[in-house]
Amino acid sequence: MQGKIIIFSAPSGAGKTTIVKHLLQVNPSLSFSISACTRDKRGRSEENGKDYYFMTPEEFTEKISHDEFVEWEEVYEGAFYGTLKSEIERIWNSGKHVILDVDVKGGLSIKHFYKERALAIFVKPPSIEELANRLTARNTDSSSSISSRVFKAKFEMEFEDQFDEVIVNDNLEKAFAEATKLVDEFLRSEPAIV
Ligand SMILES: Nc1ncnc2c1ncn2[C@@H]1O[C@H](COP(=O)(O)OP(=O)(O)OP(=O)(O)O)[C@@H](O)[C@H]1O
Ligand SMILES: Nc1nc2c(ncn2[C@@H]2O[C@H](COP(=O)(O)O)[C@@H](O)[C@H]2O)c(=O)[nH]1
Repeated sequence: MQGKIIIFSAPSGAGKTTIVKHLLQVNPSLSFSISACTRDKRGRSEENGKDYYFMTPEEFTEKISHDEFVEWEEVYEGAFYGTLKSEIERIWNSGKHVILDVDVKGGLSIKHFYKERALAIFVKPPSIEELANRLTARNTDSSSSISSRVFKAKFEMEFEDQFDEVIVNDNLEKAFAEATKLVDEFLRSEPAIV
């Protein structure tokens, strides 16, 4: 089997993590690509090697210099996130397809890198107001972090046309159904010649 890669990108708070977690539950052929990042762990709710590979900025920079990332971005000021080539290979070598959620620029970079082997899905919030409400209700970020995520979202919404597919996440059950259908169809399609 040739492994494929499913990319979910969206402004923060649009619901990509929620959709990806659902897909991982219903489709055992998928495995989540754990990103590297330099932000602090969120208390006891996050684990190194499960949610992220948490790194110092020095460790992250060293990996950049050794060309170990498919892509990396300074997603928020001072917080670097990146997709490791070794992580993608680890999953493909285990016989599974990769699924990941990354920011909008990162998602387009991964699509560009893996081309036909990748499906890039943009998750669109019903509105910027609803996005801000969801981030506030999630209660994981400070008000200044929420403000910068909402500010960035307005810019990121301009990139939806560059993705293979767009899912409007106004209703979670509908979004789950659309995502499941798109992913199943893509995984069933002829393997790309690379
Ligand atoms: N359709 C929906 N209606 C209402 N709430 C939703 C919906 N989809 C997701 N949520 C909620 O909105 C919040 C943000 O969702 P989620 O964490 O999945 O977003 P995200 O795009 O992954 O954000 P980030 O990029 O910051 O990780 C969560 O609390 C989630 O439960
Ligand atoms: N470009 C990349 N973006 C990534 C990667 N891993 C996660 N992310 C995105 O960062 C933000 C913030 O996440 P949070 O856990 O601090 O809330 C979110 O939009 C993620 O999708 C990556 O490897 N590359």
